[in-house]
Amino acid sequence: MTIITRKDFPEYFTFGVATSSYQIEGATSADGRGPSIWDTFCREPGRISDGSSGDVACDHYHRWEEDLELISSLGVQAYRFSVAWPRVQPTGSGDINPLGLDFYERLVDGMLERGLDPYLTLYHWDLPQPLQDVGGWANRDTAYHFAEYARAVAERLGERVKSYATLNEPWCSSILSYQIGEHAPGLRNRKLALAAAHHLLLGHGEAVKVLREVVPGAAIGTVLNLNAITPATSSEQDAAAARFEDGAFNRWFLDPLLRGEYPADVWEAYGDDVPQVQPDDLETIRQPIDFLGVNYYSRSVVSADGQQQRPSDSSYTDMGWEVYPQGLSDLLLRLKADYTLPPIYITENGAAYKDTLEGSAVHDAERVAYLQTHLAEVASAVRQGVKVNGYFAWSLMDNFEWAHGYSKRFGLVYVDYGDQQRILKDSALWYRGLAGAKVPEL
Ligand SMILES: N#[N+]C[C@@H]1[C@@H](O)[C@H](O)[C@@H](O)[C@@H]2O[C@H]12
Repeated sequence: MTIITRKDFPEYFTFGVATSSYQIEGATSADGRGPSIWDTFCREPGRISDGSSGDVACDHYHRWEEDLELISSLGVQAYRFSVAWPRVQPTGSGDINPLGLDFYERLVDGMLERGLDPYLTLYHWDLPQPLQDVGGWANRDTAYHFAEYARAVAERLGERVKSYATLNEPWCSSILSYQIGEHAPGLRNRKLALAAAHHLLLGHGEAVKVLREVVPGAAIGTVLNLNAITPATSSEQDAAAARFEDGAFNRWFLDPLLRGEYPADVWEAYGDDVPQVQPDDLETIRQPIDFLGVNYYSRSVVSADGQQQRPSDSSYTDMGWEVYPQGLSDLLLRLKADYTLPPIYITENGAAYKDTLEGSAVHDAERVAYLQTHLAEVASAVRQGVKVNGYFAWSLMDNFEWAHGYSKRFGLVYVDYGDQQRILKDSALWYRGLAGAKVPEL
């Protein structure tokens, strides 16, 4: 395994850690916060593997100062966090809740006081439930409500926030949530899912226009979960299956955002389920962005029979995902080859493993190896000319892992949910050695 050091990355490269509001904040009824679709989803029997919810999570809403000290101790330059829409606008439209904005203002100012650059995500899945009551993202109006919510956040926080990402992983907020049904609101309707995907993209475009007006000096972009997709064999059938999976998972979002068009091959395959697109929609969606956030975890090995292949010579994380670092450089080089790109940030990369507390230590060697090998691939892609400006480890700390509840630990920091103690894992110590290293004189 190649040993990487700070010298393997450009001087301007940003190292950070990432979280999201519903996964860490808790306090789901505090200070005027309204219900989100995840509060509802968690109460539906069988939806969450351990029957838990984000009601308490990591109690970050009350422990935010301790957590900012923790982040600062890791030597990182930036913190990627998300704003809970239902804290700011409890019904998703109309009245703004000043107490909700007060919390994020305290948080942002606390970051700045500690020399941390705030990287804000406006939407990381916690849609106000009243909007879902009238269709959620399948309702075009939600796109416009989202832009007004973006306005409220940007008007309060301004350019203290260095970077505004509109969405996190719209594929999850639409296909996984409205078609596959594993995430809130847990529907299983492809037509609704494709409408949701379109309105998420439209909301992104509308929000970019608002942010350009309110915070012209901030960096504005969005975050996609992208896979490296490989055919299981060299057969034409498997190659065709891989091309379609790439179209449905990657290009369905990349092409509208970066080219102002949907991929024709997949559009045709979707038949009558395709979304209603109004004449100016794609021009709105393809607003120029200052960065593209890429969340990468693993690759997909695709065969014509639709079965996900699991190469026997690979290792797998606790999520059952293949550890495939090369997929990250393959993906980045593919993006560079196929698209006119803004600078990229790896906005999420990390792994869940079964961590065990040994005294006050967690020796998570597998996670160190995962981070080390994936960061080596980022460095390789940078050497090959891909403009990657930063990397955010997922996640700062163990947290509510959506439908898996608290059964999956992704954190660099172990959370004892019994007493909310935070304990740095070996991976946090390793990451500090890299992220906190003095930038070499070039
Ligand atoms: N699962 N998993 C881990 C991780 C999830 O915890 C994040 O909230 C998402 O943005 C993305 O799916 C990745």
